[in-house]
Amino acid sequence: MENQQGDSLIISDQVKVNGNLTPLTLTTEGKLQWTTEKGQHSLTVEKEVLGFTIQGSKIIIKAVTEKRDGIFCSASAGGGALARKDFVFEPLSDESLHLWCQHLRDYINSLGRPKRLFIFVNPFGGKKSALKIYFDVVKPLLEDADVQITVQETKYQLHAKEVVRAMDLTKYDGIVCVSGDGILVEVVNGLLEREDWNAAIKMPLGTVPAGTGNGMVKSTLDSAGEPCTASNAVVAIIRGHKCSLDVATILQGDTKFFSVLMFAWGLVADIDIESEKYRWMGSARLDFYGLQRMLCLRQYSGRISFVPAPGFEAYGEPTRYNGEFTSTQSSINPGQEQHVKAEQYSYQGPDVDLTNLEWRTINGPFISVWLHNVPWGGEGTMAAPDAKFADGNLDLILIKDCPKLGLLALMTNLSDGGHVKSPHVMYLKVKAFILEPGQRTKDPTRGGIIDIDGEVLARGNGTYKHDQKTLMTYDKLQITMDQGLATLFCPVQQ
Ligand SMILES: Nc1ncnc2c1ncn2[C@@H]1O[C@H](COP(=O)(O)OP(=O)(O)OP(=O)(O)O)[C@@H](O)[C@H]1O
Repeated sequence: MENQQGDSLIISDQVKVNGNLTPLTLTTEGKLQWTTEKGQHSLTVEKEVLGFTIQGSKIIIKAVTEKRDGIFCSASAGGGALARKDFVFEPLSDESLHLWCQHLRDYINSLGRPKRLFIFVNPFGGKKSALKIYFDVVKPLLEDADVQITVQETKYQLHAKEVVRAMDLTKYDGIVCVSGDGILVEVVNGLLEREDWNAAIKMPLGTVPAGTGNGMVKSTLDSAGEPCTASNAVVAIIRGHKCSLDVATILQGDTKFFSVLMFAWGLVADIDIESEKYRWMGSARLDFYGLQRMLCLRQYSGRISFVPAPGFEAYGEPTRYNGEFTSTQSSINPGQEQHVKAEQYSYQGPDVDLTNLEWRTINGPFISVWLHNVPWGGEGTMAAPDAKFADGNLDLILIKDCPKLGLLALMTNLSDGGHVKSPHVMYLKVKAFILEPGQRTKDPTRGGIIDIDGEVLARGNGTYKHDQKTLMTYDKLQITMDQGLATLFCPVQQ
């Protein structure tokens, strides 16, 4: 049997809607269609239906619709913020009710959606609103979709990483972070520090924006033309589409860190980290302190080396590989054996012979060195407009020299990615990267800050909070890429 559009029907029957009889159909394309006095209606199950419940003789379809200027419209077109909406149908017999439930359940089950999610909520991220977002938005949507939830509030820094390292991953179909990018990065590092990292890192990951920096979720939603709202992020997770994500390994001696978002040294790192002293200003702190930094502009001596992606070979001068080899064995004290053994089985970074690649180099001074894995660094910062999730490259945004006014204009273009067109910016893609960070040119007693995914990776002498311990030292480090190693929930199949 077919409907008027020629789609085959799974089930078609008379039901009551608001007490009126109407034919209700479910097609093999997943369209649920009915008519009321207001005209023809339809829901695309894949995009708009989260689940359903039964109340007496009624089926309540739990759906989402787009809310634009306070008006509800179909969510299948895309582009608007999503809101929950129920649709009530009353089949005319128990047999019909039973058949409808069976067909709807079978159709939803065929979509491969996650059924069990582990959720981190960071009550301290951003405006400290993650718990409210969880209870107001995340939980109701996941309950509508009949997803089993296990929730863990993060209690301290690196708590999420600790939990992920020890978690039984067979119990979950995905890990969700109601937080900023910081918790997502902890989760990635936790997965890669496991002995079973190879399988563990395939666990689909999602974020619901609740931090200061929500660059990853902004990047995934924006790639599908969707706004960066908590409800859109949760619905994307419920729909269960996935995409691959490059993972960068930062290596210095025996110390490793895995990054999925960005790496900064110079202007961007200084603004990001030093503006923390103005945290009370909210996100305005970045603009306020950014202006201050541009007026008293710093330049840093140093050197970068990189393997350009195809098409970007003209940047810099040829050089030989001068980086760090991945550590395998180092001297082990007897007491350290257990720890080292576990470390040896964890992910060691991509297996590439860096010595045989065509390296290029650029000498300082530099104003800003910024590497990006995905387009958005935060909800208002399109740092790398050409960045792709899984191309095996990092986008390098480099400023060596620039007049202050030019820099101001350039920073105001960050919201739409226009800054990369400036003649003062070099914008290229690299496959591997080495940073040799130096001192400020006008004050060689002071170094800079190395920022990884919004956290301090290393601090030079005389920098903001330079007495605080950091994972790495302010010295040479290397970055290599593993193409598509991690998996993200994303709004559309990629
Ligand atoms: N209970 C807690 N108390 C203090 N810090 C925490 C807690 N839970 C997690 N953290 C830390 O909070 C940091 C920020 O996490 P999150 O990803 O939510 O937000 P962000 O946008 O990256 O950062 P922020 O909003 O702090 O600028 C992470 O480094 C994490 O380790």
